Amino acid sequence: MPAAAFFSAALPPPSRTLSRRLVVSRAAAAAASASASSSSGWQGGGGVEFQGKVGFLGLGIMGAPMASNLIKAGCDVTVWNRTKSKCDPLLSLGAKYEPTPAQVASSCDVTFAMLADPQSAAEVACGSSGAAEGLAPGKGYVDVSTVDGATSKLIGERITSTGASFLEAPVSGSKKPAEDGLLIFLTAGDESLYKRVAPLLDVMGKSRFYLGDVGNGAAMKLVVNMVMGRWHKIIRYLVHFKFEQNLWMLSLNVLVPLVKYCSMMVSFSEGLLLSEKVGLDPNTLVEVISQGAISAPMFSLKGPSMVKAAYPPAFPLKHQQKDLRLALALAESVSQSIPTVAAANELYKAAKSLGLSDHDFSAVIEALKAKVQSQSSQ
Ligand SMILES: NC(=O)C1=CN([C@@H]2O[C@H](COP(=O)(O)OP(=O)(O)OC[C@H]3O[C@@H](n4cnc5c(N)ncnc54)[C@H](OP(=O)(O)O)[C@@H]3O)[C@@H](O)[C@H]2O)C=CC1
Ligand SMILES: O=CCCC(=O)O
Repeated sequence: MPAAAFFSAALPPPSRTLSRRLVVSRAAAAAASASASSSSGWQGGGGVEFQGKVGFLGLGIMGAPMASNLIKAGCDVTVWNRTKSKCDPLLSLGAKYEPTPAQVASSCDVTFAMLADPQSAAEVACGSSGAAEGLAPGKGYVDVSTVDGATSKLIGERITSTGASFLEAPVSGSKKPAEDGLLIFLTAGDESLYKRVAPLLDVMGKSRFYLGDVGNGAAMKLVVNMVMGRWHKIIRYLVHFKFEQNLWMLSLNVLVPLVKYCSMMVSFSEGLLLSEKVGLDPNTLVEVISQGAISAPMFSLKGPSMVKAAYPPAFPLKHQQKDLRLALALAESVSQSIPTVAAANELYKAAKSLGLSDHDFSAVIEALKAKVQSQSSQ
């Protein structure tokens, strides 16, 4: 398989639901709304253009600051949380309270949910006294929790069975971006609801992506977190390594950048391939990652050409693999196990055996593609 054809041909035809993706940054949204007539809707005290009352279910680490930002922007917010005491700080900011998700949904025009996991998201949306019981045509439900696509579709089906609209909108960004209103929304589902709640998303976040059918937002979030999860693991390992071996200078100057870049590239490659395989646009993944906590110049620099399977040499793959080999020997000399690096090294070796030694080290993605192909032909 010629490398250049892989992203478009080697994998099974993905569902191309993302061709209508829409990306909006808060700066762009602000510019658009400044130039547009401001007569089209109610403006909250902070200038938020949204017609209606907003519900918020789930006031944990993420939900509380998100709801708080909506209140501070002047929105009329009603909250609910399983542990009621977590509502108190929001009530003192001016929020109203309802005792069940159903009552919140019934008293509000649009309800957001930020729950822990698939089980709690489904329970709060679809369970007894859940939001669905209070929904009706004209209302909207926006689930910003991180769940799998199947759960999101189940929730969406239950919500839309009431005549209400559904949007999944998991977020990239953690506690601080939530507090600062700098989250990244990965939305999918009802596009008119997306447009309706856009002013609210712009209060809570710095950018929003509309990715098509329900399931695509969940998938994008999981791929981003998969790349991030590996990256965090590598950082944890490096910190441990430096302390354990007292190799501060050596590891700081040589090993850390080396291991960092080779391992980043491998987890990034895995993310690009997985995104394509589940029907997402890998270019969107590059864009989302470049805005989030693991943003790094390398991803935005190499990502677009990797998607095109082009690897003009900047740092030749053979040198990267040689350095990994030397780093493994260094670790061995102090009896230190470096399993993530050993695994990455195997991939770079496989890429060399594919004749990619003189290509850029980002060509390591070709070794992953070869693995995917050999697995799918078994
Ligand atoms: N923290 C982070 O950095 C990020 C988290 N996320 C995602 O956001 C979501 C929320 O995360 P976060 O705020 O950190 O988590 P928290 O654990 O702080 O909050 C979880 C929320 O879910 C509620 N909850 C849990 N189980 C149930 C249940 N069975 N019924 C009703 N409510 C329930 C909790 O209620 P109670 O207070 O009663 O326990 C709480 O409101 C998760 O899906 C997470 O993956 C996304 C991006 C970043
Ligand atoms: O889901 C958690 C993601 C954390 C982040 O995006 O920084």
